[in-house]
Amino acid sequence: MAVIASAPGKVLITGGYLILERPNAGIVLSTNARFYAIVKPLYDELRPDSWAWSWTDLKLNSPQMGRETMYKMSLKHFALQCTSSEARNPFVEYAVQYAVAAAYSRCENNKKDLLQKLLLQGFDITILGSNEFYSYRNEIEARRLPLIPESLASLSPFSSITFNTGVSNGPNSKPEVAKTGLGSSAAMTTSMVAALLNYLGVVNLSSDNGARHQESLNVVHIIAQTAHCMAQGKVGSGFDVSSAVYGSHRYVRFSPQVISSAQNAIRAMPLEEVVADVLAGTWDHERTKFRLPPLMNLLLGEPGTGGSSTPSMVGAVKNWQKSEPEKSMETWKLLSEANTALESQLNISSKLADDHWEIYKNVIYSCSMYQSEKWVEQASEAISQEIVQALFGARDAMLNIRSHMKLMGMAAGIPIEPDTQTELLDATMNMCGVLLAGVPGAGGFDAVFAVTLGDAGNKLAKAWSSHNVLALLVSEDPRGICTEDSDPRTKHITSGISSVRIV
Ligand SMILES: Nc1ncnc2c1ncn2[C@@H]1O[C@H](COP(=O)(O)OP(=O)(O)OP(=O)(O)O)[C@@H](O)[C@H]1O
Ligand SMILES: C[C@@](O)(CCOP(=O)(O)O)CC(=O)O
Repeated sequence: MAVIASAPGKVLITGGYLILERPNAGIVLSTNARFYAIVKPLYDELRPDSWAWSWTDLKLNSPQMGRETMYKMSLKHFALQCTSSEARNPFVEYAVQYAVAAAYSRCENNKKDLLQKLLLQGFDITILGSNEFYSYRNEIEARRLPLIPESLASLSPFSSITFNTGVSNGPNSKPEVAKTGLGSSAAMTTSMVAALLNYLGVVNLSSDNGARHQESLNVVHIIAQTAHCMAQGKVGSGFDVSSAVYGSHRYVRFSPQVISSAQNAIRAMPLEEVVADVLAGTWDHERTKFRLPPLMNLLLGEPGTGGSSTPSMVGAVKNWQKSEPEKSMETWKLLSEANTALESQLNISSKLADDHWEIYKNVIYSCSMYQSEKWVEQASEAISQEIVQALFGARDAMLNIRSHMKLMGMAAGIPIEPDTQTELLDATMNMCGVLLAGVPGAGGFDAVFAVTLGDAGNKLAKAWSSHNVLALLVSEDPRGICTEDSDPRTKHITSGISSVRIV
């Protein structure tokens, strides 16, 4: 029986860099872009001599990369040996090793034979990422299609991925694949771990029991987070894995030492024990409920192609912190205040929507038709004035965030908000019904984001097109991990076309 799990991509709207240090928080929105992992047995029947095997087979299909990779996996220490000539995929490899080790470490004695049988049947794994994770500007331009979301919708689902040419190291380097910045590696690792743990009976993601479901999510989170850090060779803040598991929220990072047994003892300690250790560790990350206020929509626009490589940008900011401790501390303090201000203004808007829905709805729709300078005129009495005030509060906070992020980039010698993005974001924030706009996460040349009011997203997509910016088919979707009933490729072909809706 195949198990199919999916996990969403993310947009970090506040907290880039700061979120790397506790107790700074970041707001992460999960999106409709999803990564799918399909896990099934490679062999239906066990061969008669299989009881004596100490290894199993694993086939990894990544159709979008045109790769089919064969591995042998030791059932003693879970080492993977690649037996085909395809490029290796560390995210997938760590996800498999950690998930299988977790299955061993959690398996009750009376179920060990069943687990062994499942493992000996081998794994046939397929991974698929929604088109939204990847940049298709080159294809759209080559096909002479207009730079509008409808052109993206005309691509077949799970299209082939473009590889960046001239990939190098350094702060301005490009990543391996042309990406939009939605966190494909975190969503991929999380969907793989979720599907594998469910397949191996470690978790039950379909459970109706709330507490059991939550416990399953927590186990997936710990294994996916550890595997992702090991594959990346660094311990990031983890907001991307956290949102892939739990959906949109306000996030404060885990203390990095919780995965130290995985980092230090990988050779000395059996993987089963490493996994048991991280599962039993004190995971002190914080998750607080957060969603965009009603009638506010997330929109992403791709101004160029290829994206930026986050790890090298993080390295440059860390070097700057070391070389200019006082100045960097001051910038971080101002940034942290601005991040908190944006969060609280958005929470005030949500509360006003809850308490005064009719007035809120009218004000938001009225403002959606005008540039911000005309918003004050849309508010005649006290509550509507409060609503407009919260909108301005959010805008001002975003302008502060942008200016400090830009200065931080200049000081660290990296393009966090490069001038081309500044021009685009200023123009975007001056358009009708645009609440705010910024560079998500680490910034750079990934897609930019905007939050629009009411139906203003449609107009913004058209305006972006005339600025040579491609609006993506991405919106906020607060859901985290899900199990799926069927292979996403068999879903009706028109589902892509119906998703042209922007807001
Ligand atoms: N469809 C896929 N099949 C196989 N591997 C993939 C697929 N999509 C992404 N990957 C792997 O994930 C890597 C991308 O990870 P990376 O951390 O650079 O980007 P990202 O997670 O999208 O980053 P960001 O958070 O900045 O968006 C690729 O280099 C590739 O190894
Ligand atoms: C710079 C950083 O804070 C955010 C990176 O975000 P993104 O991958 O660019 O969305 C790094 C991290 O949180 O791990």
